[in-house]
Amino acid sequence: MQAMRVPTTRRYLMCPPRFFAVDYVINPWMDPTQPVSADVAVAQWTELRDTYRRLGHTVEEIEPQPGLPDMVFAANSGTVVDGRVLGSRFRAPQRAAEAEHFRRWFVEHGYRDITMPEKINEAEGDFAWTGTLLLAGTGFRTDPAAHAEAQEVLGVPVVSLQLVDPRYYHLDTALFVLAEATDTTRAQIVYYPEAFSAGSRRVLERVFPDAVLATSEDAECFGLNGVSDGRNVVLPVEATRLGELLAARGYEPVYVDISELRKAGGGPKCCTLEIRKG
Ligand SMILES: CN(C)C(=N)NCCC[C@H](N)C(=O)O
Repeated sequence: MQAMRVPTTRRYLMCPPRFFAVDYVINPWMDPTQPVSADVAVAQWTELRDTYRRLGHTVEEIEPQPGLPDMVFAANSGTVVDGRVLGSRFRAPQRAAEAEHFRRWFVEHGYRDITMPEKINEAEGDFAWTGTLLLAGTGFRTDPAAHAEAQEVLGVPVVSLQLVDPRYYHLDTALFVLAEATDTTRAQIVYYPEAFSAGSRRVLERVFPDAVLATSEDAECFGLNGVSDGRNVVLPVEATRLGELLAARGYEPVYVDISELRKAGGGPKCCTLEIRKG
């Protein structure tokens, strides 16, 4: 019999892409010669925000800043577990200033336990919370030493995973958590195995023997950049194969068009920083 999937309400922080552009190249998806529209990006982002609200989630907004075209990708600017905030430190100088804007937002909104990392740390781009473990990607952006730093700051066990395909340069392009659980073995995840080293694949198979395995078709349309509340799974509109697979497991796919944001190498999850208050 199909498991009953139970959603839990979430709190997200998002940044409207009013200054969105593709002016530089820091991942293989970015091509500054292609036309990009900030208006289209704002319309798609607004639909994503409203989708979360329709699903009953709280969305807070941070003010975008001129000269920071990637600031829409809020997931790269903080990892929050039990109300503890670990900020970010970007690898690319073009994004470095985003970290301070987000730090200030947390201060101004009453968060007292905020740590800015010493190591390169692109936050939820490379960190995924399962309810008991912090899965942590490295290989392209986040420094492996940031994994130990996150464990120390957040006080949660970290499992390091090695990414090997430059198209899937952040963990959140290759894996996401479908359902958190307080029992490690019960958390549900979906991932694209080819994005990981052989050793990391063995780790994932061992810890998550029931994981949903995605294909290259799912990964190429940023299907692994989904956002799940335990039942509703927000996916790019092209990710129908993955959506059907998840529906057969009792999840509810909810599709959004993020094609404009994909030109900068981002999808729904990249736009969505989850605030876990604890
Ligand atoms: C889904 N991903 C990878 C994210 N978590 N963030 C998108 C960042 C895009 C930005 N141009 C960059 O390359 O940093």
